[in-house]
Amino acid sequence: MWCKKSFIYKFKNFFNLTIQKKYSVIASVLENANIGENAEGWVKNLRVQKELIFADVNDGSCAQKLQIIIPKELKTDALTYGSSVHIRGKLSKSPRGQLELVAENVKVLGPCVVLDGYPFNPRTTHPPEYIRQYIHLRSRTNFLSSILRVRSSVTKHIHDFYSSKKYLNVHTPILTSNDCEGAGEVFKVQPDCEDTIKAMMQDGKDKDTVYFGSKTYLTVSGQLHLEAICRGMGNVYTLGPTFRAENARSRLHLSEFYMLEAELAFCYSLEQLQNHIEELLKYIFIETRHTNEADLSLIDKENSKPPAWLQKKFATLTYDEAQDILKKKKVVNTENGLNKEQELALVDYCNGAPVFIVRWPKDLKSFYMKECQDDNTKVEALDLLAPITGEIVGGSLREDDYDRLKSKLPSDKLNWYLELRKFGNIPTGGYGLGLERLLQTMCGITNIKDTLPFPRWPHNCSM
Ligand SMILES: NC(=O)C[C@H](N)C(=O)O
Repeated sequence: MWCKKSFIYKFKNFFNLTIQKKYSVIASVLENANIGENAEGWVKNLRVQKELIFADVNDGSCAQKLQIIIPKELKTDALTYGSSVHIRGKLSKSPRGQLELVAENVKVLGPCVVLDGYPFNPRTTHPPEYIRQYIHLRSRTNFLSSILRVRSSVTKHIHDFYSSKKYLNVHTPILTSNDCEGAGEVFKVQPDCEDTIKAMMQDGKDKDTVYFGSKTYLTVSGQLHLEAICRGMGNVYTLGPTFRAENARSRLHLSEFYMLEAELAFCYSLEQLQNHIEELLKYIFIETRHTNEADLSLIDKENSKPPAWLQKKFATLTYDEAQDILKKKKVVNTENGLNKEQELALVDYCNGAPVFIVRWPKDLKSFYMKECQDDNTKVEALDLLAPITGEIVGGSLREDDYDRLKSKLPSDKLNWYLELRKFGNIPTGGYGLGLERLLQTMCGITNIKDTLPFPRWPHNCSM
């Protein structure tokens, strides 16, 4: 008996073993490993017995490890936990039906001298805050590698979702002269090259504007650019880095994060926008459970079951209703809007399920949001609140009345944005979804700094 070619192909990339022969193996075993005679990867665990050594090797492509049986005579001192290895051997089935590789040759490619300061060991479950101290070595841990695999899959599912709906994927600029949200939390960009500055200063510019002719920032949102494309080509989305110069070091803030933003053409109601966001979120959750089940459980055992809310429709509360609920629950706030405690209290009120908060007071939201027709103190805005993070999505219908938008425009520099309403304008609505917060909610990750390989936050950008 031997495996069908298509079957081998399907699992080829699960584990980086070279396929040289066809073996009779059980399907459930093959699901987590490829077949072959050569294994390359890192030793995740080593158990030395009288005659044999058992090494669990992982190559980073999946959560599962391949057990390697090493006859004692092949052991070298360099073969330790954490070392990288190339092993040649014969695949066989263990008495428990698991695929394992019986080594014939063991080559240690990169020794790992544990006593020389290697911070991880296989007998300890290191807490995330400990692992975070070793940003450059974090990908050696099961915890972070599972998260990075989930992140990679989520990105793929996002693109699949929009692609199936024929949305155009565009790259909005990172350098921009607008502060879309108007909150002033921007990073300024200037050249740091004496020759360029000297040459360009002769034009009589100041340092801030010498290069582009106007103050330039790292983008806080691609929305305004997306709106420009949407008004010429229909549905669009972008997934890219965004930057916020907030002095925030909380478990929910980063100076650089990835935001998924979409703009829906011919969007006439907030409900239309809400249905689309709900469909997107459920799609990503369900697909990721299929592709990364083992990773999700490894990150947090609680993830072994899908969240009950995946089967239900998300609740919707108006901002005023939400305030009434919070008053009754005595979760009050001295500032305007909702603080984190209140957001999470509202999720709790909805039995731990995501909930839309709609129809926000105009003065709490940005200039581009459409006024509610029946109440000009409110705008057609939504926040989606989710477990663990609170706000995960922010969106709105866009103001499409030229004069009203003109009266609210924060700066002449946005005249181009106003002009979009002049030529073949259409009603649109859009949203931004924080990728890292989505991962927090999906995986049960308390600290946002554990959702990406190289987090940036105040005083932390040293590599
Ligand atoms: N595209 C969006 O609607 C996101 C919004 N500009 C924000 O940054 O929250």
